[in-house]
Amino acid sequence: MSGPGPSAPAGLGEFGRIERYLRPLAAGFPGALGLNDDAALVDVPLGHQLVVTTDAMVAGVHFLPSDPPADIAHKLLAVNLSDLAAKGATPLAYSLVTGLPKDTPDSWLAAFAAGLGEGQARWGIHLAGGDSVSTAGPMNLTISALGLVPTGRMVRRAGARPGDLVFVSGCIGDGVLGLMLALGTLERPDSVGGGDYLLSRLRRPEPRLPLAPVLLAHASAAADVSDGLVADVGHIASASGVRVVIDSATVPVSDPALGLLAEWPGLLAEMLTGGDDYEVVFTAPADHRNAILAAAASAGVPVTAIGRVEVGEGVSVLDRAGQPLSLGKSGWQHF
Ligand SMILES: Nc1ncnc2c1ncn2[C@@H]1O[C@H](COP(=O)(O)OP(=O)(O)O)[C@@H](O)[C@H]1O
Ligand SMILES: Cc1ncc(C[n+]2csc(CCOP(=O)(O)OP(=O)(O)O)c2C)c(N)n1
Ligand SMILES: [Mg+2]
Ligand SMILES: [Mg+2]
Ligand SMILES: [Mg+2]
Repeated sequence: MSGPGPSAPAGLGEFGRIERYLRPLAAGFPGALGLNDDAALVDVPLGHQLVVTTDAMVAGVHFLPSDPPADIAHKLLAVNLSDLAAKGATPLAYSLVTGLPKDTPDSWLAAFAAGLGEGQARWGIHLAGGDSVSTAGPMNLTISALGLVPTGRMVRRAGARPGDLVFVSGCIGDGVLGLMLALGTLERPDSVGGGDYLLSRLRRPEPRLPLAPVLLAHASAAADVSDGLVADVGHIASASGVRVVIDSATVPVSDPALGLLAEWPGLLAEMLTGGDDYEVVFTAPADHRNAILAAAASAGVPVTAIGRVEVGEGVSVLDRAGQPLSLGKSGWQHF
C-alpha cells in the first residue's frame, strides 16, 4: 500500500514497530492472537475470577524522561503487578498503551520492549494486546494487568476488623529517598552502594507476588503502597470503616535509609508519606501473626507488624513515646 515517500515515517512506522518489538512479547499468550486481531481472548479457569487493574505512568510525573527505557518498562509492569499481588492474584496477561511523542526513536521502543520482556520472564506474564498512539504531550504509558484469584477470594481494602494487626512487606521510604537523590534534593548516603540501592528501589521496584498466597490465607484487607504508607493505610481504614494506629518506630527501614535518617530525622515524615514503595500493607487477625511471619519468610518476603486496627476512623501514626506524629500530608495526590 504505502511505499516510502515524502510522508513515510523515518523509522519502522506504527505497524513495523508492533511487529518488531511488541509481537514477540505476545508469543506466549495464545489469546493474544499474535496481535493480529481487533481484540484478545482470555480464558478464565473454572473456579477463578479475573482481577483487573490499570496504572499509567507519565513522563515528568512518574519517571524522568531521561530514565533508561528498560527501567521505565520494569516499573510500569511492576506497579501494575504490585496491585495484583496486594489482591492475592496470580498474574495472567496485560494490555499496553504506548503514548509516545512523535520524535521517539525506534531504538527507545526497542529498549523499552526488552525491559518488558525481562519483566515478563521474571513475573510470568504475557502481553495480550494494547494500542499505540502518538501524543503531542509527554510520554504516557499505561498497562492494564489481568490476574486470577479463586472465586470470591480477592483480598479487598474493605475487611479490616478492630483487633486485627497491621503488617507491611519489605522496607518503607526507599522510593521517596531514591526520588530525592534522582532530583538532586538529597545528598547521597555515606554507605557504600546506598545511593545505588535507593535509586534501584525507585526505578526497579519488585512487586510482592510471592506474598499473594499468604494474603489469600490470612489477610482481612490489603492494599499496595504506591501513594504513601499513611495514605494507603488510610484507604484500608476508610474502606473497612475502622481506625488504624501505626507505631512509627516499628516501620521497617533499610540500612541506607537509616543512615540518612540519623543525619536528617525530618526525612521520616517523607518516608511515611512519600510513596513509590510498592510494598503490601495488610491487616489480619492477631492470632495469625506467627503463621503469617513464618509463611512470608518461606515465601522469601520480609513482613513486619507495624500497628493495629481499632474502632473509629482515620489513621494515627505514633512516635516512640506513643504520641501522635504530625506529618503534614498522608501521601501523593495527582490533583
Ligand atoms: N479514570 C478512572 N476510571 C475508572 N476507575 C478509576 C479511574 N481512576 C481510578 N479509578 C479507580 O479508583 C480506585 C482508586 O484508584 P487508584 O488510587 O489509582 O488505585 P491504586 O492506587 O491501587 O492504583 C481504583 O478502584 C481504580 O480502579
Ligand atoms: C519524576 C517523578 N516525580 C514524582 C514521583 C513521585 N510519584 C509520582 S506519582 C506517585 C504516586 C503513585 O502514582 P499513582 O499514579 O498515584 O499510582 P497508583 O496509586 O494509582 O498506583 C509518586 C509517589 C516520581 N515517581 N517521579
Ligand atoms: Mg492506580
Ligand atoms: Mg496502583
Ligand atoms: Mg494500589
